Amino acid sequence: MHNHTPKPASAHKSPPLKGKARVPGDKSISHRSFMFGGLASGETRVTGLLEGDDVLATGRAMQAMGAQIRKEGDTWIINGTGNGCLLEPEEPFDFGNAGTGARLTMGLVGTYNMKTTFTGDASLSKRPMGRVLNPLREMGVQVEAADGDRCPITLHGPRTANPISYRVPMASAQVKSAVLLAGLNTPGITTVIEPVMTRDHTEKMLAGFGAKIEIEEDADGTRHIHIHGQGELRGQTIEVPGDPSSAGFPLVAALIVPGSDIIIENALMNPTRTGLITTLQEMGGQIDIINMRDAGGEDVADLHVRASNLKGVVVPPERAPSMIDEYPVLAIAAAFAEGETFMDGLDELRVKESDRLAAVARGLEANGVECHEGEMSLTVKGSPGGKGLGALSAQAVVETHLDHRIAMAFLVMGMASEKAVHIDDATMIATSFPEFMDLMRGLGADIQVAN
Ligand SMILES: O=C(O)C1=C[C@@H](OP(=O)(O)O)[C@@H](O)[C@H](O)C1
Ligand SMILES: C=C(OP(=O)(O)O)C(=O)O
Repeated sequence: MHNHTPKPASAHKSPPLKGKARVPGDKSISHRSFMFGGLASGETRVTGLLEGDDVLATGRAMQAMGAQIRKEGDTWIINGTGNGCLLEPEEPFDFGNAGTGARLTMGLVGTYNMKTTFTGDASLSKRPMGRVLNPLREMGVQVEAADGDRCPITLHGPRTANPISYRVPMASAQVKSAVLLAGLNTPGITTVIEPVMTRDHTEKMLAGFGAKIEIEEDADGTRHIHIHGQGELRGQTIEVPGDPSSAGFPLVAALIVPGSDIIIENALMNPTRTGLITTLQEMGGQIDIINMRDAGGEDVADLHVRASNLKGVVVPPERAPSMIDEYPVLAIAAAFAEGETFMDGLDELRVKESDRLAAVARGLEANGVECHEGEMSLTVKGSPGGKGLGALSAQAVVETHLDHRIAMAFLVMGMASEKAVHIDDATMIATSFPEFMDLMRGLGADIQVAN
């Protein structure tokens, strides 16, 4: 996968999108299902797991540390080691393209008195890991890392880790989670202070597995999360809801392709993940949230989406954590809206699989969209109906920089723009949404991938 041959792809103006689609399982919950199931004692059964490359890499890492994982029919069955009982892996971990897998596993294993090495692809090797390594160092972990705390990274855990109280300096569920997971194998209470709430899957799922975890919230919304170390975790039954970040692609496609009318089934509606829906509704998007129900402690719903005349909005910076992975596809919606859309508070976009702020701005420019890339903001001027949009020349190919969300967002753009949109590589889509092409074509999208 690391030296893969790129597969260029193009999307063309498509007929109205129609029908029902079920997006694959949530990536965040799927990673955590393998991790916590692999750690807990007894059996964990998981249905709806995302079988994307990122999540499968996490499964292999847990197997390398003693977890038993197998699949029977649609159910993944995991027999974990028991908390505190992970084994030293014989080989370096290869996390491929996955920031979540690498960072959460660093936390999970860092406090074990053993040696672990983390590697990944060219994208992962550029991403900052100091944000996770710094709290681990405070807990007693010794780190060997390439310049600037990038992968490959080797961790040497202490004999006994030191519980800390750590204030997360940026809005990051990965950093919060890494420290909480490190606390699982640390005596006493480890505390994470989270000034801005991010996705809360780690807290919710750890409580479900029987960890002793307490959360206090200050008047200003700052959360203090306390995890009691060295407790027992017990296997669970998990039903993974559909990924709202993946749902964003058919959702925006149906809003911008004229005449579309689709239903997206089983999307996770956890309030820490619904910022895109809120924003698109403010833009005038016709999105009805139907059949809201509880699935294993999480809200899920179906989304009825109809093509809409969108208008530009100001997206407040405090909304960023609840839609952090959705800005690329929101920028595409903005390209079809009347007027300007201003998105702010986007500094974290610079350290994703690519510098997403720059990648989106370059891709929009290559396809005739007027936009302005600020230090941590993006302004997009829309062209209702997609008039004049699409590849400006035969050379206008969107560079995806090993980033699945850039690839999918620009394919969505091509479904509604006047001219086709071309991307340089569709391979990375398999990290989070292997069914993307089939699902979109099933709704009527005209996408072509080079052989
Ligand atoms: O905890 C998680 O599962 C994730 C947290 C977010 O990353 P950050 O913590 O870096 O914001 C998000 O972008 C990523 O796709 C998944
Ligand atoms: C940022 C993402 O994932 P990760 O950090 O796990 O690579 C994403 O899926 O958009």
